[in-house]
Amino acid sequence: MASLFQPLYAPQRTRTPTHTHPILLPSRSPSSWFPVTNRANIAAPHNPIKLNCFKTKASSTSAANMATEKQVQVFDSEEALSVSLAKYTADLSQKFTQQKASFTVVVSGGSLIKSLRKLVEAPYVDSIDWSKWHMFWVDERVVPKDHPDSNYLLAYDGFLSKVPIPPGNVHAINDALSAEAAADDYETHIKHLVHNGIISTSETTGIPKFDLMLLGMGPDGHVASLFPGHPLLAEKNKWVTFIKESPKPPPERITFTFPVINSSANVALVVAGAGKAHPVHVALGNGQEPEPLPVQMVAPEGQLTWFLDKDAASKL
Ligand SMILES: O=C1O[C@H](COP(=O)(O)O)[C@@H](O)[C@H](O)[C@H]1O
Repeated sequence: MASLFQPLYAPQRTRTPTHTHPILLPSRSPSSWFPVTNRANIAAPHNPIKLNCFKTKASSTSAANMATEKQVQVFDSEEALSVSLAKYTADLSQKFTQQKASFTVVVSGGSLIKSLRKLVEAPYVDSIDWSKWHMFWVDERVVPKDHPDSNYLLAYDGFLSKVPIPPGNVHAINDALSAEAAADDYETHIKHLVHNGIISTSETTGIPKFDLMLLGMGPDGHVASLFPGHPLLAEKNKWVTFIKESPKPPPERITFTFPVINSSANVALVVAGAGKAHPVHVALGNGQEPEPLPVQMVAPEGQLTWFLDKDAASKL
């Protein structure tokens, strides 16, 4: 089975990790941090203040996750967001790689990959024990891996080609199968990695518990390939499923389901640009939609951290 998940391109071996222990990273605070359930406490994005975060009941449909710890950070620019996202990811990598043999990281496609650019630059890139990283995709389009719509290709070009993650630790979705078969195949592969102890599981549900999910959000409030109003939002049993009529092209995709997303130890929602201000307003402010947006259903067992630039936060 393992050969099915080999990346199309082997990442270049241009760099050997120089540190398997932490180095001192530059400290840089986001422009503002604020708790999100009390609008009176929301600071203007430009104020360089940091307020305490707190545990709050998220607006999730997940019964399991009654107390997602949620934190919202707003940055003056996408550049500042990218620096903070690199530090956040490097810190989690350090924490998990000190504790266990693997650090399981799930990425989305879209603009998230560009926002990860600082992680593959000094000083972060050299602080990370890449040999323990295992990479997964929260969703993938059913296209060949060298197709411009491929989330794998996007991640390869912007991230994987720049870091020495072992090729066997890159768990791409099989592009030789139909959408339905690829979803089953990926779920089977994940079960295998759970069995081998690479992926942890939730103590309460037994569902895979990834260490970190790095998610983007579409202007319609979709996350992964889970779109507003779609029946897949209610999927409770499958870990990986498929869609053949995605409202955003290409139409055929496979995606993790909310039970898996919401079992995560850490989820970062990374959102930049004024075009996404409305769903951010709905999720974190007083904005209204007739039905909960997919992004509002993200409520992990662990910690949820929003990384917003000031344009995405402009309606808060
Ligand atoms: O189609 C997709 O869109 C979302 C959002 O993309 P963005 O470019 O607006 O950030 C992405 O998170 C998802 O993985 C992708 O398949």
